[in-house]
Parts: sequence; C-alpha cells; structure tokens
Amino acid sequence: MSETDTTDTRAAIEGENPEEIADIDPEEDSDVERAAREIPPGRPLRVDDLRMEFGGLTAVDGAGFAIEEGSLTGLIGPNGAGKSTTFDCITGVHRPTGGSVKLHNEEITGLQPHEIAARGLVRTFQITRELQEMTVLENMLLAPRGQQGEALWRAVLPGVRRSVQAQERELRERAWETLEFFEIDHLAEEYAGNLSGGQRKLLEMARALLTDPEVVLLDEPLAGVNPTLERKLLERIDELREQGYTFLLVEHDMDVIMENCERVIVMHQGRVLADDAPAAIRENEQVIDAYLGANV
Ligand SMILES: Nc1ncnc2c1ncn2[C@@H]1O[C@H](COP(=O)(O)OP(=O)(O)OP(=O)(O)O)[C@@H](O)[C@H]1O
Repeated sequence: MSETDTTDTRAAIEGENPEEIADIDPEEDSDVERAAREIPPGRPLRVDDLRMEFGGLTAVDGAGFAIEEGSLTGLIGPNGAGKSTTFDCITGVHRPTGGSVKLHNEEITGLQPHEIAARGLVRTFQITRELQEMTVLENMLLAPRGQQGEALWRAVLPGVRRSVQAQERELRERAWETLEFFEIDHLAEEYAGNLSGGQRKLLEMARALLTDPEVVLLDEPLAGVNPTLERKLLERIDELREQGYTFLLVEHDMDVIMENCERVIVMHQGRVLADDAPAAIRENEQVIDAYLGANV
C-alpha cells in the first residue's frame, strides 16, 4: 500500500470523506488499515456503508458517517432522503439490509432497540395515545428498559427484593431530577395528554435521558414548539453536551440546524451528499442544487 493510500484511508476515517469508507474491501485489509479503522475514542457512533431496502425501493444506499463525542450534529435532506430510515437502522427499529453500525467500536447492527438502548444509544419517541393517558411521572417511570424491576419474578426471590426496591427508589429520584432539569417537575401529576406540544417534547427528551444514554438521536424535537420552549430545549442540549452527551438531530428548521450544530450531514437519495461545518454546507453547490436552494 502506498503512502498516499494510507493518507486517503486515514482521511476517510477522520470523516473528511466518509463515503470512501464503503470502498474498502475488508478482505484486503492490512493490519495498519484495520487498526486505523478502529473508532478513535472521541467518536462514539459510526455508520459504514449502511443500506436499507424495502422490496424494490432502496431507502438508504450506502450511507456512512461518524459522530464526534459531545457534539450536536445535524442530519438534513429533502423529503424521502432516508433520514428516518437511517435513524431506524441505527436504533434497531429496522434491521439494515447491509453495512454496519458501531457504538464505541462495538457492532450493534441488527440488535433489538432495547439491547441498543442498554448499550447507551437511544432516540426520542413520540408520546403515544396510550402514554398520553398516563401522568408525566408515570411516563418517566415506564421509560427505562432492562430494569430489574421489569422482571417481576425476581422480586419474589430472597435477596433480590431489596435490590429491586433500591433500584425503584433510585429510578424515582432520577425521574424527579430529570423532570427538574427540563423544568417540567411541576407537571409530574398532569396527564401527558394535557401538556402543550412543547412540554410534550421536553417530556420525550426527559424520557430518553432517563436511561442515561451516551448518544441521543433526536427526530424533529422542535416541531410545534414555541420559541421560549425551543430556546429552553436547545439550552438543555448544550448543557448535556458539556457533560459529554452526544446528539444527532433530524430537524427541518434550517435556522436551528445552521445556528446550533457544529456539523451537518446532508443526505440525498439514501446517500451522504455532504458532511461538513454549517458554513461550508451553505456554500456547497451540490447541496444547494439537491436541497437547500432558496432555503439559505
Ligand atoms: N417501511 C417502509 N416501507 C417502504 N418504504 C419505506 C418505508 N419507510 C420509508 N420508506 C421509503 O424510503 C424512502 C426514505 O424515507 P425516509 O422516511 O427515511 O426519508 P426522510 O428523509 O426521513 O423523509 P422525511 O423528511 O419526509 O421524513 C422514502 O421513499 C420512503 O417512502
């Protein structure tokens, strides 16, 4: 392998051109290439050559990117570009038909959503009709998966009961702390269905964070949120980033993306068209042609 090849491989790994990663044949790897493809410690989430086909339709067509720890990265693209399907493949809602998703270098491709959540990657979910009939606090207590308390039989075993009770207590404390963090603790006894659109978005975020994730995928968290709550939500995201949480955000509001994300990934027809800082994205001719046009 020539020095130029090595440089190109490293450039691809550093995220300068993630699409190049798909061109590397794993069978042909040297030790140097294999070592270089390990996720650097600062990149908890990595997607390589991701594909998702529904019958004859290719929704995701070899998408690849890596996300920096503690970052807020935007994922944008025109309708049907494959953003939601990419989220669904990362979080285990769909089993991708090709490619790989790694969390801290661990292969999580094709795992169930609760298995992925247990490893530290979650997404926000809309509060369903069923959850709307529960209080905010009940919504919080239902959120974490894989808690010992879920396995009821454990509670009847001697010795385990105490640990279940301790875990329940801890969960309640954490639920209250999280509600306070999002300033919706005063709504704890309110039915989720009575919350405003913005308050519901805060609850969705609070629920996701209760599992203590490292990486959080946000699917349009600001849709229908008034400017005051929008500011509050973005401030909370900033604080959480300082604590090391990592966010990947799908959002149609281009101002929010451009003003708050340090990096923007643009998808088009199932592929990554561009992956750069907002200022560079604004000026990228391909992006303007494919998507932004009059939006910037
Ligand atoms: N379950 C499914 N079965 C069949 N086709 C699907 C399915 N989910 C998505 N698609 C198709 O895959 C393509 C990508 O859709 P996707 O929802 O991922 O795009 P998107 O970028 O999130 O779009 P939007 O911004 O409109 O939400 C679309 O053509 C869509 O119709």
